[in-house]
Amino acid sequence: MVFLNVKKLNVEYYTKNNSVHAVQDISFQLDQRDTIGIVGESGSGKSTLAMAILQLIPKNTGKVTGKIEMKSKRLLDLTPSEIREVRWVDIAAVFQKSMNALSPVHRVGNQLSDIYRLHEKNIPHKMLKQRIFQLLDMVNLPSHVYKAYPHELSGGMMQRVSIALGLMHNPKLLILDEATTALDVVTQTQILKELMELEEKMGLTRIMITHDLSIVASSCKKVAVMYSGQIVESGFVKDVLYNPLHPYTKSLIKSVPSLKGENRKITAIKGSIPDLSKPIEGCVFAARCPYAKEVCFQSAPENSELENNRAVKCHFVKGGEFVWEEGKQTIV
Ligand SMILES: Nc1ncnc2c1ncn2[C@@H]1O[C@H](COP(=O)(O)OP(=O)(O)OP(=O)(O)O)[C@@H](O)[C@H]1O
Repeated sequence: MVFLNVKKLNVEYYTKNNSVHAVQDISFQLDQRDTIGIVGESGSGKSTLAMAILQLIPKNTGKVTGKIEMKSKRLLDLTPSEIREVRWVDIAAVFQKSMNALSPVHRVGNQLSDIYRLHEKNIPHKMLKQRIFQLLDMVNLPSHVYKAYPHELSGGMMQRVSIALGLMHNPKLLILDEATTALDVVTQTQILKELMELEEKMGLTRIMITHDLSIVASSCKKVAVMYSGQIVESGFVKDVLYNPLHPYTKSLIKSVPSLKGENRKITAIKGSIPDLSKPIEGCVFAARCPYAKEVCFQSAPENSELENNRAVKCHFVKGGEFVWEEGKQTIV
């Protein structure tokens, strides 16, 4: 059964003189316990997508249209108080700066308790204390963290506190937006490993927003590659990241050290993301694409659905292959 169904989602931010179309016609589905990485360059709309799912885009900042369904709940139709109920309890998020959200002058345990009470006011003090210790233990933090002040903890410990906060009310969906980016690789790997173990136990579904392909390769089952507000390629990690079809996915992979560990040249993607306040006629990646032909500037490609839940938005992807130039040519 489909757990999360995002259909034709659009987000437009209002700016002084025009609007920025940050998320354009995005559709994807997740089953329960799925893990999906949303990757793409800065400005591709990853965080906007997360904010839209969390209903965190204020009405005076932008317009969100389309459908976001979680089980039978239509999230975009909920009232503000219903949305507050959904957040933390159904969907929780951990952001890169979550670790800065705690007050520096109050002990960690007291702050976690106060936040817990926002959703479960009447929990007896003793039970609440037990729950906070249990949460600290779940994210591998020692019990003395309860009495510590935020400045006494390392970055990794603080990010573990943020994850504990996210898991507080046993959410079904956890969204991590660059949540481990600021940490060193060793701490990051440890936290991801622990998170995957917790997911297994709790039956969690995870959306991982990151610009780091190696995080997705090591911790997600599925991936969606975003460019200029659109998902240009999506599918299982083993297909998309190890056998990319879209030229943008290929360029993105070539711009980072090899995921397979082999020695190869790293190539930066020339040019920059287009101005999202102006409509784009053809393919969003055409201006930077090394394979672009006239058709790419004239019409937007269809989203071709391939085998294995894979979809690619490129004029040259036909029948599961990248076919370019005369005859049949596959460029990997
Ligand atoms: N509040 C806002 N008002 C206007 N435009 C915005 C607002 N927030 C984001 N944008 C624009 O929307 C587009 C997508 O931004 P978003 O932050 O979602 O991208 P991102 O892929 O998450 O980037 P990053 O990795 O840098 O966080 C960008 O062009 C950005 O400038």
